[in-house]
Amino acid sequence: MLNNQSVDTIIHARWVIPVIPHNTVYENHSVVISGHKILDILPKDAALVKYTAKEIFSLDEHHALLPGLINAHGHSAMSLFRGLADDLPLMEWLNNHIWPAEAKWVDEDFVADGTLLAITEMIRSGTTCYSDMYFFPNISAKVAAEHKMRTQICFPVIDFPTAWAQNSDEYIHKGVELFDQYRNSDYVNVAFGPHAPYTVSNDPLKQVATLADQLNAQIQIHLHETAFEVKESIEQYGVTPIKRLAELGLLSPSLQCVHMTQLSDDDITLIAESGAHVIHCPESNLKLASGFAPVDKLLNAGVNVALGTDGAASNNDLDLLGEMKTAALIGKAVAGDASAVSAHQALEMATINGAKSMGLEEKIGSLESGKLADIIAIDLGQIDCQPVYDPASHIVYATNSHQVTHSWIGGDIHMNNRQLVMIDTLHLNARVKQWAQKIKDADSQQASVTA
Ligand SMILES: CSC[C@H]1O[C@@H](n2cnc3c(O)ncnc32)[C@H](O)[C@@H]1O
Ligand SMILES: [Zn+2]
Repeated sequence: MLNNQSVDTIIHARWVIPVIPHNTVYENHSVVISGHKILDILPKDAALVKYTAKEIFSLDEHHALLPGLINAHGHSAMSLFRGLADDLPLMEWLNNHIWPAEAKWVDEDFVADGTLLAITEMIRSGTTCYSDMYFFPNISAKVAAEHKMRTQICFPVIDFPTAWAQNSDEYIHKGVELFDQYRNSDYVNVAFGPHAPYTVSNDPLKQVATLADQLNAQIQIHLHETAFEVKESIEQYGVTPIKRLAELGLLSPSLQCVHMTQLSDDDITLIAESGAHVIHCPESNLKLASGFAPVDKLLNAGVNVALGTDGAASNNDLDLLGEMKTAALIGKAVAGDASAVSAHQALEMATINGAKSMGLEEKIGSLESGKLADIIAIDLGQIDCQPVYDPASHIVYATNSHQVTHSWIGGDIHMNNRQLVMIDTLHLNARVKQWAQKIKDADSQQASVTA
């Protein structure tokens, strides 16, 4: 038909899972992209009549389209430490392995290469927006922006000196500078990242609360990760970590509480009333034997629960599809109820709830006209996931990351039929191998000195 509207991209798909409206699946629909945004979602027949596109993707036999996944907690550059120290509890892992390794290796180059390695893995497994908390956040922000990857960069605040900053004043000062630098960025949102209640003392925590409020910035913190953390806080401060944060003025809808195992009913009420968000990282919690977040209770209390992988050194991958399945399965086991944490709830945790936790729900987290075109396609045509009665259930329970075929961020294609468009993976792989060799050689030298 003549006079139809010209747009940039049309994706025809067998199924479209928009996440909002809840529990909805459209069959044989098309998503229309104009500029950076979704212009329309409509039946394929109508799309063919109404629009002409510069580029058309025909995924209408056996692909599902859904909003790009949002990884609400991680430490990207730690991908270079994947598998360095496994099968240990949190404090032994941190004190005896990870913090010494970070003191030795973490510099600008390490963060640049590790961050790109993480971004590569995330794109290949369907993530289009991720949260990062690490040293040299100026470098991780730059790498993400250069590769047009959407990110929340939580700049670190911690009481001990590192190669990035000497003391909490310097961590905060450098972080606020970064916040200013990316104030108008399309891709990078800068947030405060006080590490944990056991590594940040009261004064810097109060400063974080005041400044984040003034700047209208988000705050992310590891919280109630283990029983040991809660016990130590009661001994030292007379209250649980979450109550201490409440007393210091941090508990608000801007707070993202990562982990949240060991919660009493009082703690849950406190979180729900404050509007703070919980970032659930089930695989890291399982691997470090940290404990179980009561996800079903939190959701029933009205708390927004998003999903994160944590770093690749404690997971050991950044695969949010797998994390959804783990969250759904463990959520049922913890609640003792097979209906707890349904497939659709897990999908919401990995999409719209992640967007809400970052204050980005007007922009991303669902496929809706007017939102940014952050979209992924998953191939459900393979024999090992037949038959398909409910594609949402399949995506959570019966797919793996290799079935993610396409990815768009702000309308730009990042992965086309599993080919990465923005990243030179051959060059990256060579850099990663060099890091691994250096780290391994230093480890074996150390071992021979100790022997
Ligand atoms: C201040 S930068 C981030 C800091 O956090 C460390 N880290 C990684 N995973 C965890 C975790 O599960 N709990 C607490 N701290 C963690 C990381 O190694 C960096 O030092
Ligand atoms: Zn973490």
